[in-house]
Amino acid sequence: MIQVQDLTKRFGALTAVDAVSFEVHEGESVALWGANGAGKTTILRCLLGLYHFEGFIAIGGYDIRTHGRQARRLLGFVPQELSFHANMSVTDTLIFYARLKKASVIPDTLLDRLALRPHLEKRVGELSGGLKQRLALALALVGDPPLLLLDEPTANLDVRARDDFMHLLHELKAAGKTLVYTSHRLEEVATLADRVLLLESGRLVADAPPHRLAAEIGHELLLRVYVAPHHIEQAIQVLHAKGFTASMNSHGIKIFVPALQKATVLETLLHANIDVRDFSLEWAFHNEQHD
Ligand SMILES: Nc1ncnc2c1ncn2[C@@H]1O[C@H](COP(=O)(O)OP(=O)(O)OP(=O)(O)O)[C@@H](O)[C@H]1O
Repeated sequence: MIQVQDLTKRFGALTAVDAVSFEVHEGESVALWGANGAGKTTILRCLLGLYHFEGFIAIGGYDIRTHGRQARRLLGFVPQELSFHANMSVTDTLIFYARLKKASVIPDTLLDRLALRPHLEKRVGELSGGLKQRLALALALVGDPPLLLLDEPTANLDVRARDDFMHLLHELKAAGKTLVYTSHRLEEVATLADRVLLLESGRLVADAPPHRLAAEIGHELLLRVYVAPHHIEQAIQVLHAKGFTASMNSHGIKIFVPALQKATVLETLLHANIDVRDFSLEWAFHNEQHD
């Protein structure tokens, strides 16, 4: 479905993507993974045909330089945040996209599945974050393209909306869609991806199924835990008492853990009667350890 050979993208002196090659097969779900600035979004933008680049990209066998229109017809794109006209209604937005993609109808089943029907008359600007992202997914699915590209699609969602959205992606995968997405969240990578492309400073350093990747770099996980404000100090104390390095920053409590000990952290907090409201796991990149 996607062939990328020796893809290089420079911004002036900066090489944002450096001789990256990979393939994505039909029905596969592939996560682009890496620290901030690793080049994930730039790769997606190259696939979308938004940048000039060195190297070769084909989608569905179409070289995107010479057959861009045919290639783009095969894909839908879900951005991190929908930046569509806030004053337009959901219906008008859907109709606009359908015209743009020369698709005649928005299937009723799609509106039902994405639970958008009760919101059709609302203005896009009135929608909650979760609904906006579902609308973004609906727009990407207009014309029923076999390939979806998603850029951090759950980054701005709360836990519930994130779970809902991930559920939809699992359904799309089960229905045979090819998914290529960027995500910072380890659980999204581990549960949805068949393969993970790990990027570091624009270079592809690993291309493996998530379980193998986790084993390879398992000693370097960053766990972020979110508890009620009045529990923060106690949480850090009990974690220190158990020998964990835990610290607080604006993103919650940060704990660097060996992969196999992540459950111990949560159990420790549970035994201390501290409610864990949410947690996330990330690969711990060296440049993130001091933020
Ligand atoms: N339009 C641009 N002009 C100049 N430099 C850019 C541009 N877009 C990206 N970059 C740089 O290219 C590098 C890769 O950026 P990119 O957005 O692809 O990273 P990323 O892995 O998607 O990171 P993030 O998770 O923060 O979105 C970064 O150093 C970034 O500053």
